Amino acid sequence: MCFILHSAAVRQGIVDTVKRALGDPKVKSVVICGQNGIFCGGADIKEFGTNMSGPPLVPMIHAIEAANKPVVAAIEGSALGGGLELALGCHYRIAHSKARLGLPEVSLGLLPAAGGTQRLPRLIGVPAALDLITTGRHVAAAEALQLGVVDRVAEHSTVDAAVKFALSVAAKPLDARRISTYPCPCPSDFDALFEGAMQKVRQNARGAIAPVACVQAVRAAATRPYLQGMEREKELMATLFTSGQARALQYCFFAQRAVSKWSMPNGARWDTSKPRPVHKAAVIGLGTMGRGIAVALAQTGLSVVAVETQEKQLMEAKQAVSGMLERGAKRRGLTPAALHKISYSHDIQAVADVDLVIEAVFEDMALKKKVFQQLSAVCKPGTFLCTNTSALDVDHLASQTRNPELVVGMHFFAPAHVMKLLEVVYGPQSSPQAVATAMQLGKKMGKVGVAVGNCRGFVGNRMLKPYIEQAFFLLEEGATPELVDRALEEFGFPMGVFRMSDLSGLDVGWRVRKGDGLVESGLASGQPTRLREGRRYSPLGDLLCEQGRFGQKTGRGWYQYDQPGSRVARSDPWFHSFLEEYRARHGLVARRIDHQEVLERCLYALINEGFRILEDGIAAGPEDIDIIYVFGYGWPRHRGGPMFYAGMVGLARVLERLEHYHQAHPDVPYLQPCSLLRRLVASGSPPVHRWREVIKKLHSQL
Ligand SMILES: CC/C=C/CC(=O)SCCNC(=O)CCNC(=O)[C@H](O)C(C)(C)COP(=O)(O)OP(=O)(O)OC[C@H]1O[C@@H](n2cnc3c(N)ncnc32)[C@H](O)[C@@H]1OP(=O)(O)O
Repeated sequence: MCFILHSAAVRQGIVDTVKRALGDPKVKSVVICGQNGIFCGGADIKEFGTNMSGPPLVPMIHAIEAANKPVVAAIEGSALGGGLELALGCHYRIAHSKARLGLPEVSLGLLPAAGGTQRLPRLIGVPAALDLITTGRHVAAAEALQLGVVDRVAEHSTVDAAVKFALSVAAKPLDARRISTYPCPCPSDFDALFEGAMQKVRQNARGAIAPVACVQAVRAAATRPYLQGMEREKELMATLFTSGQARALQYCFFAQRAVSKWSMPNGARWDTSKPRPVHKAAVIGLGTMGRGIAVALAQTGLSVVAVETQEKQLMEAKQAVSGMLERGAKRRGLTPAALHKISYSHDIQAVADVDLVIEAVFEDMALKKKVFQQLSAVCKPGTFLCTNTSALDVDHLASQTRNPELVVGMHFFAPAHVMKLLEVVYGPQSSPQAVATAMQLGKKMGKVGVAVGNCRGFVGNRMLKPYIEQAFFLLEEGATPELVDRALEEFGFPMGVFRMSDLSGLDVGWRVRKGDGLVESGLASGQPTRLREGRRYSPLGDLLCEQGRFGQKTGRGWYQYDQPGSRVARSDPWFHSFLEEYRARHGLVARRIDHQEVLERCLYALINEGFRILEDGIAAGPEDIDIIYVFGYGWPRHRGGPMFYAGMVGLARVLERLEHYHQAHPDVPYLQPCSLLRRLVASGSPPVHRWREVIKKLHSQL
């Protein structure tokens, strides 16, 4: 019997075939396997929102477990979610050594509700089951064997091994093989265990409800008889199944896959653009970003040339990169083979024969221009030239080279060997092959690549600007960094805007604002103005920087720290009196600001810019923006990303609140609702997956 995902037809197939096999006296035992080397990836997620037809999973698994002939699961490829629950209903499990098993329902906002929360703890004990169910992590066959999830691991044909095994156990009694009849092994420190698990889950979940429900369900397995535990599992699942969080998480699952199917406004697409193989790559500039990129490249198995012109920096970088590779290999239980993949040089000529270069020098246009001119002269014909700029004009850099079609942005996020997001930035001259190659390389590096157009800040940083601006204005109007951060952290961000600013360094934005001519000199002594070119401007960040308050690295920023480099932010009385004086100097009267206003002002301003980005064609669709925010900016996944969230709040509501705030702050253009948002509301606020139609119509009319 073979199946991929258990849709209605597949479930019906299993029920019918197992029934036939059990009723046939010639059949002594049964082996369940999958098709095309995959046991089962679980339920079809697309079925969830629909009227689910076909036989339900729970009675089907019960019937298999109750069978009077041995049923063996032959697990190849994946046994995930309902697929693993089905295998747990079988009397024996044999997995191929390359198979992966797991209960990833929690990542879809659900719990394993086909008996997974009740059988797994009975089989492998409460602590291990809690780990697998609350994290949703997939385990390799070797770990599954060690945990006791599977009985055997096969190196060659799993089906052959399972058939042989099934015949060998045909006459054996099955009572001891039905997991639902096992007592749940109860640890002596039962209460402490569950309290600890709940605390850990609440801390990591940032407001997600599914992990909490998973702990509650496993607790039921440990405290109630099987059938009562199943009732509890069902009850908890009922709450999760229709929740907005489950919708958001399932949207993220598909959005993550949708962004790999990129398209450009000129019609170039992922499926018609062939990437060129990259065997050897180079990184130019070994500061923090360059080092992380070199590590990520080497870990893919590529040969890497790492160039840093300053001798001292080169020596330091060499040590740091080796350390990162060694630690990475140790964590994965491997030898650091990638160490030998990197060669270092202080001479840019060393990149002459590479297939692709990633420039990661200091964020300065003049410097980057010079590097691109050099690269264009030094590299062999056809080498792709990529820049890791976070905001600078990729087209302008391309224009410095002989072949602008080979230039794209590859915007990594710090630390580059850890963070999953990669913005691949194309300009009007970038060739589809350059985009395809950068996207493919990103995938090889384990990144989630999103192809975006070229504009100041691209997608992520462009949307961050109005968000940060609102946070500054809120301080002027009466809020504190603590209040703003608390509201955003309760929403689900790992860090609020001010704690994040202290971590990344206030000087970063200061340098950008200076470059844009926004910072007035001698602020501390004079009366800084709060308008730039007719727009409201807050000089608060500039004032702190003038005093050397750059955040964690100087021990002072929006908060205070025990010492420079320390990470624990403490409220700073100095800042509070500074803020009061500032308000008094500007005749600003502090008013009470609540969490709702913080969220509406910061998030709707960010979302509004997201609509502008869609209108400008910088992002192909809302999924691209959402994946950028979930993977690069800490947007809570269970809220689906900013554009999905706007849909959940209701586009009409977002529009109404933006109109309200723009009326109150007419000198803040970011609060002026963008025309795409108005148009979507006028078209009846279609669901997020239908926005592209409205955007396409808008573009065709321009
Ligand atoms: C009420 C009953 C509840 C039951 C509980 C469950 O079973 S919930 C579902 C639990 N299962 C999962 O969460 C598995 C999700 N899938 C994966 O982890 C991976 O897709 C995979 C199975 C490991 C395969 O990975 P691979 O990298 O090889 O492929 P893709 O991820 O790119 O997927 C290929 C296409 O298949 C689509 N898809 C995958 N899984 C599902 C699914 N469970 N339901 C619906 N569709 C699924 C995926 O979207 C890809 O589609 P494209 O159109 O090609 O983009």
